[in-house]
Amino acid sequence: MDLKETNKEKMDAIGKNPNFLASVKHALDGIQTILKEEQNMRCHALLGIIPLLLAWYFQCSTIEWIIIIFCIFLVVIMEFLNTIFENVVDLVTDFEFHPLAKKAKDIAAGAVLVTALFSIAIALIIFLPKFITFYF
Ligand SMILES: Nc1ncnc2c1ncn2[C@@H]1O[C@H](COP(=O)(O)OP(=O)(O)OP(=O)(O)O)[C@@H](O)[C@H]1O
Repeated sequence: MDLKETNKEKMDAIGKNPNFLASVKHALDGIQTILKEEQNMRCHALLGIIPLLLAWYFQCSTIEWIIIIFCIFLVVIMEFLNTIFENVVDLVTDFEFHPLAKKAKDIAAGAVLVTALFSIAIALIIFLPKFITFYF
């Protein structure tokens, strides 16, 4: 039996999504898992509410709303990618220490941090002038 046939047999054993609805269900399971298992994701999701409330309070323009929502999604998506990397690294290393595993995880975490700092900078650009005009 060649490698291709062996791989096909393994894939058959895992099974493929029979239809679109099954794919959506698995995607929703993924979202549920990350919210349940990743404290950072819950933290980002909660913090994301603050700029939305501020945007509502200061009656932001449509373009400002779009930029704010885009920044929130960017951080959330980076957290998804970070979690994927962490899981794949744990799968490959089987939780054994490896300098490359540390490098990969630290870089993935760095990507989340850079995105979060970028979003904070955008929030300051949008909200700081509004705060100043509103309160002073
Ligand atoms: N297999 C490994 N080999 C070497 N270092 C590792 C390994 N796994 C994790 N580390 C180090 O430990 C840190 C914490 O790893 P862990 O998997 O707990 O991430 P985490 O705390 O869930 O990260 P995050 O806060 O980004 O969600 C990593 O950032 C990395 O520096």
